[in-house]
Amino acid sequence: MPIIRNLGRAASQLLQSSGCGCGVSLVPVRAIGVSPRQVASDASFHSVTFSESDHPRVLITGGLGQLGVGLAKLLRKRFGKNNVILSDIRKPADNVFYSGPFIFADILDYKNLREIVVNNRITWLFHYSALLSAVGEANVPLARAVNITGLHNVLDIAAEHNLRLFVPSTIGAFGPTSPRDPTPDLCIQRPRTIYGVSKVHAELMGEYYHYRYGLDFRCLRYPGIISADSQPGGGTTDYAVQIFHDAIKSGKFKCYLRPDTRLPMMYIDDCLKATLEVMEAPAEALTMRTYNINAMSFTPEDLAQEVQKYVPELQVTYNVDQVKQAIADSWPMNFDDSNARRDWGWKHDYDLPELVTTMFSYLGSDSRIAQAN
Ligand SMILES: NC(=O)C1=CN([C@@H]2O[C@H](COP(=O)(O)OP(=O)(O)OC[C@H]3O[C@@H](n4cnc5c(N)ncnc54)[C@H](O)[C@@H]3O)[C@@H](O)[C@H]2O)C=CC1
Ligand SMILES: CC(=O)[C@H](N)C(=O)O
Repeated sequence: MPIIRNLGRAASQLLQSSGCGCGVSLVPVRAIGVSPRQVASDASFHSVTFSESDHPRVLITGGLGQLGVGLAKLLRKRFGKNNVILSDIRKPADNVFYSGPFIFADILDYKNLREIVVNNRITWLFHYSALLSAVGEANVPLARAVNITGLHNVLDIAAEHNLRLFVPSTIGAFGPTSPRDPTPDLCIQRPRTIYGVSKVHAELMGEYYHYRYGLDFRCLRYPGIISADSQPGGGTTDYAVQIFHDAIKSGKFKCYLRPDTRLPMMYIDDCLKATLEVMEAPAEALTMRTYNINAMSFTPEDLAQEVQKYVPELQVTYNVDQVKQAIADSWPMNFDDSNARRDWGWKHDYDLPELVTTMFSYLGSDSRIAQAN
């Protein structure tokens, strides 16, 4: 297939080019009973010996989505394979299951979650479970349960067991009355989606638990994240991943947003790097507990033009989805992340050209492998 051959060549050419710091006063404790349920006793990670002062013991919730597997890979490189437990309510693919500890964890099951934290001596928790913007609008009761009730469970367990807690927020935590170009850290936040409302709630609850109970809560507002080896889970920014797959597969892409819809975006490696960096930042460096992070900002038209440098035959048509368009029109066009850059040295590596080169380098070689088999 000529498209794929060109991709590999073009891509390789372009490629050359702790401390909490806050005394815990009172911890919100729910009715605590003895939990009879045990984590599988033959799980390999129970037998691991490690020095607690060396490495955190990490749990990732909602880890089988677009971002969790990549995060686990990064954290395992840093802290050791067996110190990072991936969890979700879905069944992991073989390669994920055999790459390190995996466990079932439903964040709506408070006792089960607490038991996992205790039995595995968890010290850091990355809370990734969520329903994203588009799927959240399609099922508001479930989004409310997972994104709000689930968060309450996680917050209480984190406070009770003195965990360092990371909860991602999003550009979706802003709304039509927020300044959109650029959007600063502190401004009006009146989102119009259940996803956005739940994320503002998460930011405020996490900060409240920090000041009230000394919880070491850390939060980054992510832009739309673009990745090659994982699929997005039902957001408004998903088009920016799909265009690469469709360009390679069929040379045709139908976009559900208007060509001029500008949104902040980021390559997954930058997103995960920022997540680790903010978790490792000394508490005294953090003047805030919730930071915007930014890398690039583009429209579907900008992205299509960049993709067409690799796939000149790509045909892009627009068939606007009113729900997703209304969401995108209420979100930031550009993100001001100067506080993150100042406080803990945030710096992105990927702008639009590097992002597109990297995506095609990854997907192009993948397609060639698939073809050869
Ligand atoms: N991917 C993106 O562009 C962005 C993501 N974020 C945030 O980052 C986090 C991770 O995002 P993605 O990986 O893209 O999400 P995703 O939608 O791909 O994955 C979410 C995961 O949560 C799991 N989940 C659902 N209900 C659950 C429950 N009751 N208990 C445990 N797990 C449950 C799902 O099975 C799924 O694997 C989310 O909190 C999201 O809001 C923020 C901004 C941008
Ligand atoms: C930006 C996000 O939070 C997510 N990708 C979505 O589009 O819902």
